[in-house]
Amino acid sequence: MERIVVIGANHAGTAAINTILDNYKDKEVTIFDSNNNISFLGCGMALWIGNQITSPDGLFYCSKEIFEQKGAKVYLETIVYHVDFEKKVVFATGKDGQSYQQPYDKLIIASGSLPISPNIEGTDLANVQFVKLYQNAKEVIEKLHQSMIRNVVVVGAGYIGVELAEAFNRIGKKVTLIDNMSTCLSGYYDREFTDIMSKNLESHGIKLAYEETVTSLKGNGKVEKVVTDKNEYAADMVVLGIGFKPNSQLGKDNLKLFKNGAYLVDRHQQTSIPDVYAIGDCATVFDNSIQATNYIALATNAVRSGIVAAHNACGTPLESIGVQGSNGICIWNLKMVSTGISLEKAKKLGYDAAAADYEDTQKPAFIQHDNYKVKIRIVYDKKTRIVLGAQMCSEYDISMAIHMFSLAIQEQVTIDRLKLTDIFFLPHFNKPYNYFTMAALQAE
Ligand SMILES: Cc1cc2nc3c(=O)[nH]c(=O)nc-3n(C[C@H](O)[C@H](O)[C@H](O)COP(=O)(O)OP(=O)(O)OC[C@H]3O[C@@H](n4cnc5c(N)ncnc54)[C@H](O)[C@@H]3O)c2cc1C
Ligand SMILES: NC(=O)C1=CN([C@@H]2O[C@H](COP(=O)(O)OP(=O)(O)OC[C@H]3O[C@@H](n4cnc5c(N)ncnc54)[C@H](O)[C@@H]3O)[C@@H](O)[C@H]2O)C=CC1
Repeated sequence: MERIVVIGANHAGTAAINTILDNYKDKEVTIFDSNNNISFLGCGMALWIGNQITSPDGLFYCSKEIFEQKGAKVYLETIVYHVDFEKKVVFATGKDGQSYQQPYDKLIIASGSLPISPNIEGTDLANVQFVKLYQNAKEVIEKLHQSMIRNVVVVGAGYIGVELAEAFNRIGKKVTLIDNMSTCLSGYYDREFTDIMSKNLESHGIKLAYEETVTSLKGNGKVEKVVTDKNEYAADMVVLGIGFKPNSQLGKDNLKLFKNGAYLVDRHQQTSIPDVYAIGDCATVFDNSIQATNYIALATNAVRSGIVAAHNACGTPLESIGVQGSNGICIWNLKMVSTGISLEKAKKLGYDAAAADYEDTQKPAFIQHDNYKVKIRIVYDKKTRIVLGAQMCSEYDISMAIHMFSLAIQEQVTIDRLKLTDIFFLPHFNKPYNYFTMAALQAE
């Protein structure tokens, strides 16, 4: 029986494992994960901290028992500390001291990512929190319940930072949100959009401290103050959300790496060594918006890459179709979604890019309920006319609309083709001159 070993059983690993166990009954699957739980949806963390859900129970969608019922051998709280890529053996140690030497025919590495820790004084003080694992969220919540935490400083105004700033504000904390860039969510949207999010955050009482670099965290055992190059902020808790780095410790000396240290994989998720696959946050993706290899840490990418690797490892050739980094966020009622690259990013990358913008209400004026303003931007390459990105925001749930642009980027559609794309009309939903069409028609 062919032996497949999977290292890491969170989103990427779980997708790969389920694909193998559900479709290929003739494989012997062995799973190692250093954590005591699997498939925790980090996206639920802010909802849990902000009391928008009452319990974390629904934030898990798989378990050791499910894998075991399907026939896998599962070792949780067991860390893989070495892989012999020549002899094809995985070495692991359990929390109970048990050692394992597991040979494999095919290896799938799904070791994920680690939160980036800033290289500053004070990160070891109590109440300085990372927010990645279920245990991290639990610890934050326990601390919020137990002690007098009034001032929370969130460092990093990316997706984690903005979501958590809302969550802490919802439970009555005084929140300061710091980023070294001049706006929030700068990796995903242009300023015209991020300004709307900043206004939203400020209108709920969150203090924004952009273009400030944290130089140290001060305190006496517990954190008390965040010092930046411009200011000081009182802090009973500090949350660090300044991005992820790939966790490629196990293969860094043997497998080819991307510039940020992620395992470099091909369209089959295969690494530079045959029979070794890497998936999810520890691996690269093919980014259709820039037509190049990239690193985009998202659960959606993790799941798809897991499915691709599983089929290839089991002998069914399957190529990844690439990704666009499609993403979304909802802060109070403000929904923002984007795919591909922003205009600013496109210009930085050297594209002769332009934006086609439009603003309208979702539905005709005679519809007086649930009829919100929508803002849309389509970014395109002026030379090739190909769509490079799209951004939308509204209080209306426009989230599903971004998928059309995701597909457009995947298929390298030009902005001119979008001008005449068939878009249905019904006043309950939209307008006959739909804002997609109208935005595309603005293209130079
Ligand atoms: C707060 C938060 C909110 C998020 N919200 C969203 C969202 O809304 N949408 C979205 O798409 N993405 C979101 N993400 C990102 C998403 O969670 C990650 O992209 C996703 O977890 C990647 O999955 P993964 O399985 O590749 O890696 P990971 O989740 O990092 O899992 C890696 C696994 O490998 C195990 N492991 C690592 N090394 C070893 C070893 N040596 N031995 C044994 N086991 C090992 C770890 O224990 C872990 O279980 C969010 C992340 C956070 C933190
Ligand atoms: N809604 C969603 O889809 C969510 C997705 N995620 C994903 O999880 C991953 C990690 O999320 P984040 O940590 O929020 O990363 P991120 O990349 O979204 O944001 C990091 C932020 O930190 C800032 N930053 C970097 N270094 C800094 C420093 N030294 N001081 C101050 N600010 C600094 C950056 O300017 C950026 O705004 C991302 O890939 C993200 O897309 C996370 C939460 C929700």
